[in-house]
Amino acid sequence: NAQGTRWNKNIITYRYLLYTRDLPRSTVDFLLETAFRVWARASSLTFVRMHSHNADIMVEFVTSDHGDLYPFDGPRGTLAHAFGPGLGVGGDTHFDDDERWTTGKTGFNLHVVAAHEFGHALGLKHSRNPESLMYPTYKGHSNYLSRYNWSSHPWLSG
Ligand SMILES: COc1ccc(S(=O)(=O)[C@H](CC(=O)O)C(F)F)cc1
Ligand SMILES: [Zn+2]
Ligand SMILES: [Zn+2]
Repeated sequence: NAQGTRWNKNIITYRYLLYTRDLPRSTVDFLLETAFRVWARASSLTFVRMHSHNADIMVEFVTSDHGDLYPFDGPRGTLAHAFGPGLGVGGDTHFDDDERWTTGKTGFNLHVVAAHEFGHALGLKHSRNPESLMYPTYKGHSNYLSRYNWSSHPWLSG
């Protein structure tokens, strides 16, 4: 249940501005696209990728002070943040590139964190249900990580 602000349209655009060096671009694209797909399946939303101009959800990997009022904090601690729906910075999603972004169970799993952040970008707040993608803490997602069939993507079991 989306609380607070919501997008007032069903087609949401997104654009990748800055990538991490931790993973190949194609892997980052796959992990982020599948994170968007989680929400597309759970809603009537359609996500359209842009390669130029301004998109609703601008995605970037940045460190420390990166131009908004919420500087990142180096390794661990805050992993990422996303602004709720709205114009301008609304929907924008930032990942802390001082984290080690991975595809599997080591480091921080980019798919799980992205799915959580995109939930915030859609206006969702945290859930107290440990089964929920919107559960507040990363380690609370260990069951999601263990349940996810990483072997179905052999190259994803990094
Ligand atoms: C499972 O996905 C996440 C869990 C925890 C975080 S976080 O530890 O970076 C959290 C930010 C958030 O809840 O999105 C913290 F308050 F900064 C990000 C993604
Ligand atoms: Zn930011
Ligand atoms: Zn959160």
